[in-house]
Amino acid sequence: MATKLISVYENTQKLGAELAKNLSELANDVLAEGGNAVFKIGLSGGSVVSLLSEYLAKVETDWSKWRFFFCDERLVDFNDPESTYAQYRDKFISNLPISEDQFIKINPQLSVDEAAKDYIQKISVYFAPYDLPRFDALILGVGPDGHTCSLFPGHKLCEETSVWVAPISDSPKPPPNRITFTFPILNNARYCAFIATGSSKADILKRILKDGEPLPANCVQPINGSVQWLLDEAAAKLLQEETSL
Ligand SMILES: O=C1O[C@H](COP(=O)(O)O)[C@@H](O)[C@H](O)[C@H]1O
Repeated sequence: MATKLISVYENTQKLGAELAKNLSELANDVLAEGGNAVFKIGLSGGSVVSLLSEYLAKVETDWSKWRFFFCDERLVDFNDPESTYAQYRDKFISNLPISEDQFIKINPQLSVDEAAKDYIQKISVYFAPYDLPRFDALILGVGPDGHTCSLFPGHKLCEETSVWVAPISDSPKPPPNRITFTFPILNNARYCAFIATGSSKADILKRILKDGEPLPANCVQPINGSVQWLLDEAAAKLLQEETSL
């Protein structure tokens, strides 16, 4: 059963500081195992990129042992501004003592089907053979329709259970061609952090967290892990019984 926590912060500075603290504690815990241990974190695109780039820069950790994966990625060239990797390269890598090699990237030259298969192979190297990957942390966003990763409401990929990473060629949000983690891998993670800031997220957060609508973001419930919703006050304004931190 997933542990679910909703945390509301006065502003994005406090939210960012808390996220950075949580991730550094988790990473340092994983890395304390020694040997070849690496901290495996899945990233999302969209609005979380800037927040992570600003606040993770303050984390004290052995950065050389972090490995960055993509919870979803748009199948476009790395020079295209729609590329999530490109956004991390330009905002995040340039701000932290890390290198491009620490990012496990898709191959945007492949077809969308091949890119998903190729990404499964690339991920597999970091986990025990045949096991469903268990990420240490996943950073997730939520769209105004309740999508997370590239799992959109009503789309057949929400029912996918046989592959960890799936292709999608009809994404309702452009660009249409993407690859995405599916629920089996999301729900096998140790810690999932949803980040939502600003009043434009208020309606969808009410539908998800107050009304309990079965939208994709609400289906992230790690079997043996935790999910934390980190919200600022503007995003949480339609929720009741929230705790301001
Ligand atoms: O297209 C995407 O959208 C979601 C939500 O993005 P946001 O800008 O509304 O926060 C994001 O989590 C996902 O990674 C991305 O591909």
